[in-house]
Amino acid sequence: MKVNIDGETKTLLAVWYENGEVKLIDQRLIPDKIEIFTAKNSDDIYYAIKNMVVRGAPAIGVTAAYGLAMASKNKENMDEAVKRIASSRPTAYDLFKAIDYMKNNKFAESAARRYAMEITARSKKIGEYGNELIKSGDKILTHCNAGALAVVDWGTALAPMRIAHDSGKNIFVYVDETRPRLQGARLTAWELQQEGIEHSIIADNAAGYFMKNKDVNLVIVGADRIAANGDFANKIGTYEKAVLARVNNIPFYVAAPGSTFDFSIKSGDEIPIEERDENEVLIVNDKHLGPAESHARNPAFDVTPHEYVTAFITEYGLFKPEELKNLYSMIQRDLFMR
Ligand SMILES: CSC[C@H]1O[C@H](OP(=O)(O)O)[C@H](O)[C@@H]1O
Repeated sequence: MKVNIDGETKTLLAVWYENGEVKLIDQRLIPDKIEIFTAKNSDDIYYAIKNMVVRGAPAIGVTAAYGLAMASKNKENMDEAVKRIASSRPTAYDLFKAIDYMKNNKFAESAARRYAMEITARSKKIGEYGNELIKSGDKILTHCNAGALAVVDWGTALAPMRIAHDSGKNIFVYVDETRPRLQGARLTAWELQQEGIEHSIIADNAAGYFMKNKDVNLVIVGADRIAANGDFANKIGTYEKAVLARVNNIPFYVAAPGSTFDFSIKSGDEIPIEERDENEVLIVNDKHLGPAESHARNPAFDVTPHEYVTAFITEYGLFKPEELKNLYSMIQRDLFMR
């Protein structure tokens, strides 16, 4: 992704592998500053994923792939390295897909590079297919960050918007701020600003207002894990956006690569939902919200039933929930996905 840093345009990736170390844009600091976090072992990789230095399902997978290649090169105990990285976050399926890929390819550096390249190329395909759904003048609502920062480059939900904009379509994006970690206000708004794509940050509670006022033409979100029937987990607050879109007859699309589909589970009931530290909800700008004695609940994801999904945008094309069997056969024939 093209990034303007102190007046200089640089090309940056969310994660890369350099001189046997894993480099990550520290997403906790965006938009205030761009700093690179360097991971030198599997403990650093665990820390980076757990603490959301890097976040977003495909980016977590690529980080795990590079991290395991690095661990193997450093002659770490690989059973322990795999276990440690696999325990970092439970919901994003790409993490486990990447670990299996690296196990099947002897934790080779070349395999990690191929994994990253495949994920990046596939996210661009998602953009190309998703662009076909966007007309000039469309106003699009998105939730959380499913941009280049959540992948390596391009993104999933943001990839169609990038390609539509680059092809000259006039689009506008409503960006849900996405409490509590504000991936929308901080990361998606920053990516769109870097790309020159018009947008407005809105409170999470305002999405229904704009949908009811017929000010949203379509919704595109990312995903962290998609079950065989099309139920999917995504950032907390996605479910209510899907319900609001249905009530207001607005198309609701889910953009995700094949690596996010978990065909081993029948429905969303089987998706593990990460519950994060309550202080992510309670503390804002180092200030405790509400009474000191109050506690908080902090589920990081929710599950949206497949009935609310118009279609999935993948690197294989568009699929309605009832067509996922066709996607499954295409993925089974895809050597990269084996
Ligand atoms: C392209 S996957 C992005 C996906 O991941 C985010 O969760 P988190 O920021 O906690 O890793 C969110 O669910 C996004 O839709």
